[in-house]
Amino acid sequence: MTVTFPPLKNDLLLRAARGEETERAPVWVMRQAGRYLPEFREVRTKHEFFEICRNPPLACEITLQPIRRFSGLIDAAIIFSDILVIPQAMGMEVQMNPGPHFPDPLNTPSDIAKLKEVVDVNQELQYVFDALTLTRQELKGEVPLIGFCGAPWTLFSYMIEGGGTKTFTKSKTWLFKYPEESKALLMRIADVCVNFLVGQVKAGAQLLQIFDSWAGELSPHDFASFSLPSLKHISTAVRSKLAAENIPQVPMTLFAKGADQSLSSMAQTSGYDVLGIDWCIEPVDARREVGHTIALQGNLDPNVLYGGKEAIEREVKRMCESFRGGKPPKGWIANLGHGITPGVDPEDLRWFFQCVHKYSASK
Ligand SMILES: Cc1c2[nH]c(c1CCC(=O)O)Cc1[nH]c(c(CCC(=O)O)c1C)Cc1[nH]c(c(CCC(=O)O)c1C)Cc1[nH]c(c(C)c1CCC(=O)O)C2
Repeated sequence: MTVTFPPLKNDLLLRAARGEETERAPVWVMRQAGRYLPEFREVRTKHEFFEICRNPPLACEITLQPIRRFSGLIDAAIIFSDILVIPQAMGMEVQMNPGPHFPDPLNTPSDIAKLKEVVDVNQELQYVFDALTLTRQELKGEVPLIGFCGAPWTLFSYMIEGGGTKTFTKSKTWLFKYPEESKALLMRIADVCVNFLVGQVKAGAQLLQIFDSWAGELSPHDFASFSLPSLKHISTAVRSKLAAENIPQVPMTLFAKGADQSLSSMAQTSGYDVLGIDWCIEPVDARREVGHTIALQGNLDPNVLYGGKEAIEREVKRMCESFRGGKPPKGWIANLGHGITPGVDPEDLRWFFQCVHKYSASK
């Protein structure tokens, strides 16, 4: 049975993702439904993090919080969930206290036997699909809905490190000591990502973003050997599965944080429609690296939001000039270069949106 959804009233994001010129840049921010919002913190006093992820009405409510608060200023919703639902679906326990913690991480390749042999995403992650379908209905076509997942390398490092890390010693030990087992595990994670992403499109996601938050921890050579093949597999397999089931394609965004050195190879070979960039590269340089056949997303340093209204306006103006070069915006989705952080005043984020509207407009 195909579900029908309300018609979309704001397609700026989808047009920019397809590389088209837009009257102004569409804008949203990573982690826009999160702890900087008092209405989010209020829900969190009553519910655990993963409890919210698994409860479609609550996940929907939180997804809509920034859409309501910034109505008319924000051009996309991103479903409230987490990248770590995939390790959970593969059979690992993940706690959030307050950062992610895996009580029983993968120490050596023999631990791979602890993972579920077959992962049925419809069984394990149906709650995400239900949250997407409900949210797409509740959005009433106001803005498109983004689905997402973590990239294999980023998930692999969490599953092995057992949580956050500054050194990546354990996950890199795997890459260099057990390269073949590592590649096999990365591809196994990628296969779960593929089925999860296809399921998200069927459930109502209108654009998919893959978060490779730890891409920048790898040398360009190791990114090409270990991360990129699994990312390519995801873009290729998602598209072919959607085509095989006669489901319309959706744009796909790859955010490989810190992988600026690999931008041109990602543009040429990754198979994504949009590349996310962080603030460590100037937009004009990123555009030169990737050419004109792919869209870009980014890239204000999230910490600029702590600098007050004057700094925000100045830096947004600079970002817009660097992306546009005096022309109308084309193939550019404005965003931060990483997620918004808990201490930001929501009114400063509103000002960021207003400045993007003002300085990205073609005139
Ligand atoms: C690495 C990563 C994670 N999760 C995610 C990433 C990739 C993006 C990135 O690099 O920031 C992705 C993510 N996590 C969350 C979303 C929701 C959608 C959105 O608004 O962007 C998305 C897209 C909610 C969340 N995920 C988490 C929170 C805060 C937890 C809380 O409510 O206590 C939220 C709102 C928890 C989480 N989840 C994760 C960490 C490291 C943490 C704790 C520290 C932190 O918040 O930065 C793993």
